[in-house]
Amino acid sequence: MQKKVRITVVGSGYVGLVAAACFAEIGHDVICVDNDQSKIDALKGGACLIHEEFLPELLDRHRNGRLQFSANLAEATAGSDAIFIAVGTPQSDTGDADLSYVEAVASEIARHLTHYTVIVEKSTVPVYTNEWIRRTLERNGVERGMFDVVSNPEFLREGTAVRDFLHPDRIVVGSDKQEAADVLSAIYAPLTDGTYFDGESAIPGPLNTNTPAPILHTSTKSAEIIKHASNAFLALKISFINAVSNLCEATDANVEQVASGMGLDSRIGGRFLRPGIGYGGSCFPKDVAAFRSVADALGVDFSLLREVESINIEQQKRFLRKIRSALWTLRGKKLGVLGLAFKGGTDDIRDSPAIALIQMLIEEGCTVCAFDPAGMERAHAVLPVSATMSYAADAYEAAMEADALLILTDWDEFCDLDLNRIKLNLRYPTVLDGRNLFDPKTVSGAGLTYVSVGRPTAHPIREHAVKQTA
Ligand SMILES: NC(=O)c1ccc[n+]([C@@H]2O[C@H](COP(=O)([O-])OP(=O)(O)OC[C@H]3O[C@@H](n4cnc5c(N)ncnc54)[C@H](O)[C@@H]3O)[C@@H](O)[C@H]2O)c1
Ligand SMILES: O=c1ccn([C@@H]2O[C@H](COP(=O)(O)OP(=O)(O)O[C@H]3O[C@H](CO)[C@@H](O)[C@H](O)[C@H]3O)[C@@H](O)[C@H]2O)c(=O)[nH]1
Repeated sequence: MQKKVRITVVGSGYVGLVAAACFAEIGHDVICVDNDQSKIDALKGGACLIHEEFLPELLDRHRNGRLQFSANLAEATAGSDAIFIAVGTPQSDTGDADLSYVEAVASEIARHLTHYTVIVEKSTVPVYTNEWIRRTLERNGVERGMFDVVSNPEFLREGTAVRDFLHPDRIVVGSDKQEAADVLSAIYAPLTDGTYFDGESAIPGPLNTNTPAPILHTSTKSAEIIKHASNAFLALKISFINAVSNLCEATDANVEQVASGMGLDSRIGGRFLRPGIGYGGSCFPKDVAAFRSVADALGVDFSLLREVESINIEQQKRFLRKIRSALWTLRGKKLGVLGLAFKGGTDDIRDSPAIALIQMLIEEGCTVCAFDPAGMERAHAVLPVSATMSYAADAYEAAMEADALLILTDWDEFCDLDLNRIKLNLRYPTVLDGRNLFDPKTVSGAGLTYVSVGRPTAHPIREHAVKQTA
């Protein structure tokens, strides 16, 4: 029979809220704690707070049942067997992870611990953080036998977070104590023994597969490094294909064909080989920087990571140059923009390449009218409506009277756009696609000049721009 574990999740952000809802979904009693009272009030009142597939259903299913919300960590600590720390670890000015939120939570837990509890580090942190959390508790007077600290990094992606959580490629548990590792094994048992998938309302895995997840037990330090190394490796894959895409542009080869040819080699794999305008989001940029910073601090040469970062920055600038080249000059141009979120499927705009590019375009004298299916509300805070920035109700409105349409986020629904309608709305029939969403032949067939990443361009860009300005 399944062992029910009493869990607290500290942090109700993209990771904490998903983890809390999913732990409730697989049968545990969960309290999701946040020190932002307004978030807790909204969650109690039925809000979801983030755009994430399946999350509203899970919250509706478990709210006021197995899932409770609270701003009171003291109370939650008293009634929990395991406390997951899922607060932010943003990048500091030096590139290191800022661990002040984690420290604040560890100190607060220390003040309220009443019985043996497993403290689980779920936030992405540098190696040795577990050790440091342990010392923080001890410094606050908690006896060694009252707790263990475990590393359980999270690998979910925004946009597919619930599925990733319930159907992970692997669950990593870094623990130096068997007793603590056993608590984590019990928590994840419904996913590792597959019993969760027997339920009729279970959220299905990708392609409706329901494969039990492997659980990997490691030391705490290995688990911490697994997380940083995984993100850095995925970022490296993206920077690699972006560098290859530049080579393809220089030779009129096609990066999509090259990526397919590489990806079919099972040692390489086709995922995370999509070229574009560089990776963004709240994870890859900060985690690559933090991993590099750890290596620097330990005197280990990992300059490869600097290359990953600089290719990524250059990729954005390269796309800006492409837009400039297509339009001859940017000053005074009106641009329609599709996409604000850092990737499709989410409302998250943190470190979004789309936002960065829009800011650069406005600085160069463009006016922008943007549309995003979920990211517009958050975007208003960083790109307020002004003489140079406006928002459209849909993609067609964004294209209205624009000198060109830019695609900056890979939303699936952009692939279904009626290109003939887009063409009718545009002042000049030019689409610059930073995410390679379309087959160039289809777009050219609709009478649009189409510029994408790493693929031969149907019409020489400058020649076209000259014709337009003539
Ligand atoms: N976003 C992702 O896709 C993702 C995936 C895997 C891992 N991670 C890692 O997980 C961690 C959390 O990321 P996120 O995107 O969920 O962050 P977030 O900013 O969305 O959420 C953090 C939450 O913690 C709350 N918080 C901060 N201090 C608190 C305190 N003392 N007590 C209670 N609540 C507090 C904040 O109010 C906020 O709601 C980071 O380390 C991140 O790197 C993120
Ligand atoms: O082939 C690709 C894949 C992704 N991206 C970009 O890379 C960024 C990150 O995308 P993705 O990894 O899908 O989203 P995240 O939600 O940031 O997830 C990453 O970061 C999380 C936080 O650590 C980890 O948990 C996940 O495993 C890891 O994939 C986005 O800007 C994407 O557009 C590309 O440019 N090309």
